[in-house]
Amino acid sequence: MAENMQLAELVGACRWIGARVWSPATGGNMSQRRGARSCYITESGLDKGHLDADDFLTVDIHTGSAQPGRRPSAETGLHTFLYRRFPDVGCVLHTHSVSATVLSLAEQGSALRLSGYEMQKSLTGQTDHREEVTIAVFDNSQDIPALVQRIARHDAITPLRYGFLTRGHGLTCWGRDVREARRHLEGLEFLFECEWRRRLLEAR
Ligand SMILES: CSCCC(=O)C(=O)COP(=O)(O)O
Ligand SMILES: [Zn+2]
Repeated sequence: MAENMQLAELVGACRWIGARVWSPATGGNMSQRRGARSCYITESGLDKGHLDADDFLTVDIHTGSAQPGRRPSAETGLHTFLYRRFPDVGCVLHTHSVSATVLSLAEQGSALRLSGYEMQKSLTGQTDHREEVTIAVFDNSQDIPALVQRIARHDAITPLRYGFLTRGHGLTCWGRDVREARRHLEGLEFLFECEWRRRLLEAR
């Protein structure tokens, strides 16, 4: 299959993310698994809401190497970690929404605990609003290899599920394919928005 055709779903997801203002300016990065060893990922520094298939490059998920002359996302290491860690993950979406940014700063603990929302069921495997969905929150860092190490250490004790937040930065979430990653992103964004509004009301 031509690369452009394989990427059409991911390009569509990037435009949908851009239209919702979840990746303002040049924020965010998006990727899709490409076979056992590599993934497609967005080139660094572009407006992710206005991409076409040529704006993605191929990166080896084990070595991080990309095509010469191209600059993969500065946060490629987070994507490649997830593809190595979860063999069934087929798509990773990283966004900078207002809700994810504000809530990750307001939450001073190491996890956001969501409970009581029917929309928790937008996340694969969640069947009851009374259960708790836990989204890990990591302090932000410009040192991506160090951030990946911290995330990997946390995951070894408390396995990650659906996504994680980086404080004051944004959400990284995933799914088996683009469709599931989109559903998780939309579900989590809805939950984040409800949660910060609830906290705001309760603080009054
Ligand atoms: C204003 S965007 C700051 C960098 C960032 O957090 C991001 O998601 C985009 O980085 P990339 O290298 O993937 O363009
Ligand atoms: Zn980012």
